[in-house]
Amino acid sequence: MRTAYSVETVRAAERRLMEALPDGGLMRRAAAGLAVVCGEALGRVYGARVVLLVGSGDNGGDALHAGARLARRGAGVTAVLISPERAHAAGLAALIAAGGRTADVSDTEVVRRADLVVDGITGIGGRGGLRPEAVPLARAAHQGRGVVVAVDLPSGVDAGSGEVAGEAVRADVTVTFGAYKPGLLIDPGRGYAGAVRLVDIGLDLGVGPGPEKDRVPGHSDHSGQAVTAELEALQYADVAALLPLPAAESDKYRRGVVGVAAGSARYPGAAVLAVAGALRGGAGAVRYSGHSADAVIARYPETLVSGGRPSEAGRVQAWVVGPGLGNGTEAQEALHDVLASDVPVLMDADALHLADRDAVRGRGAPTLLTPHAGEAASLLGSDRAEIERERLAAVRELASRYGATVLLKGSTTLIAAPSGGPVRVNATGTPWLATAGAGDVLSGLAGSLLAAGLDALDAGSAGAYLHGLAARHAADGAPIGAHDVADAIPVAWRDVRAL
Ligand SMILES: NC(=O)C1=CN([C@@H]2O[C@H](COP(=O)(O)OP(=O)(O)OC[C@H]3O[C@@H](n4cnc5c(N)ncnc54)[C@H](O)[C@@H]3O)[C@@H](O)[C@H]2O)[C@@H](O)CC1
Ligand SMILES: [K+]
Repeated sequence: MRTAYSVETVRAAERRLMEALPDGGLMRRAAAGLAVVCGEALGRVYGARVVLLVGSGDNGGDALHAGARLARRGAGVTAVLISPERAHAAGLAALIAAGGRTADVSDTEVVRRADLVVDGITGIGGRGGLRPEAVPLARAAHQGRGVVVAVDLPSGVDAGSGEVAGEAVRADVTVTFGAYKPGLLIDPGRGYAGAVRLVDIGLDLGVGPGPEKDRVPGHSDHSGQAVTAELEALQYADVAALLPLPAAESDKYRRGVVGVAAGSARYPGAAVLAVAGALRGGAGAVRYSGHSADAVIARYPETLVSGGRPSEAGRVQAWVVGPGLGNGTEAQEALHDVLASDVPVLMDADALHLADRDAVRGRGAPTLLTPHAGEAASLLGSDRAEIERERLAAVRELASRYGATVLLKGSTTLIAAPSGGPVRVNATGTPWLATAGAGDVLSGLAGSLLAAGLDALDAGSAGAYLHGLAARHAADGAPIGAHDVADAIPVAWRDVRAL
């Protein structure tokens, strides 16, 4: 499990550690780790041209101290000071003592010519995007020939949310200290960070180093307060541990039956794709209820189909409702039946348009909503661009308003539980996944995991992980259709289990 902590949590841990260390000790640790990564990025430090973009806080201090280390190893180091009078004094003194020099903020040419640009404009203290005087430097770093290494996070990216207001530094590598910050794992910020390297500076966030301990939210820090991660990103081993496996005594009913209420005369394909996902998600059988039974059975003869209402379809352990359902009376009746059931329900697409908030909130069994940004915007009464900018806040707000687990689809998919706690982030997706019907496959897949017994947060996050990985396997650099994603789910499953 990869975890990210809020800026407040990181700052509190830094304060505790700083009290135990000599003055400036923590920054020296950070700078030493940063210099090592810079050296690796350069290959040969001696004779390299290094430019530091230095803001007015400790982020600039890290850059200056690392620059001093590189200068002592023979690099030619130039610091572009954005506010010379407010530059970190000890860091600047160390750089000058090591033979470094300074340049004016207008000198974009020196940035363009550098072999390595170190972005120390702002870190976790940055607010409101890059200031105008820093924008030409960020552009020059991007257009220039050198490798761009961001200190702690790319300047212009909001550490807590990943929001980018205006422009931000585009890094090849980000060296982050002590803990991942949410903005490094959530788009759009994630897209600016490049490869993220975590440098251990000895921060104690109140959680143990092992993945098992990381899993348990609400550990105590030394002040006795609970420390909860903001974000969790499942890794291969975490997903492998969640995947339901049949035991010797399993029969199809014990493995779980997933019901799919989807499709309509107009959109039979959505039903076929949801069933395609459901068949590969770990449930022992798929029951289909709706008006696309012929299309479903033609493609997947193993499906148990019925043309009546979901309440007449027979027992299931979870329902998937919505893809291609339409919005007529029959769609409303199907949704009503499913929501009235006492099993977990995954709602997607048309079910989200038809959803009545009180009906969802009033359910006794868990509900998982799977909107994309546009659907999330209509559920929240905001606009799509706002959701895209503030994905973390949006997914939390939706989960709390609907009393449901919410999976917000996107290039980084986020999954939030109604009870709060860490939000799961999934980054296995690929731009090739932006194809019609891919969401229908995900709804079937995650619904099948629900039927197999995973809770809504695990079903959503393991489903998103497998779905993204399946798309990568299927695409392999070429366009794909949603049915290709469904067909590749077993490959992703084997990949996760390292079979
Ligand atoms: N606190 C610590 O002990 C440690 C902090 N470290 C570094 O310190 C950073 C945090 O330092 P600070 O709290 O000084 O904050 P930052 O250096 O991130 O930025 C704050 C400074 O930038 C200015 N600023 C804010 N928004 C800006 C914007 N949009 N454009 C330009 N300037 C802006 C502020 O006026 C302030 O002077 C971390 O990200 C990390 O790099 C590391 O050295 C590790 C140890
Ligand atoms: K930075």
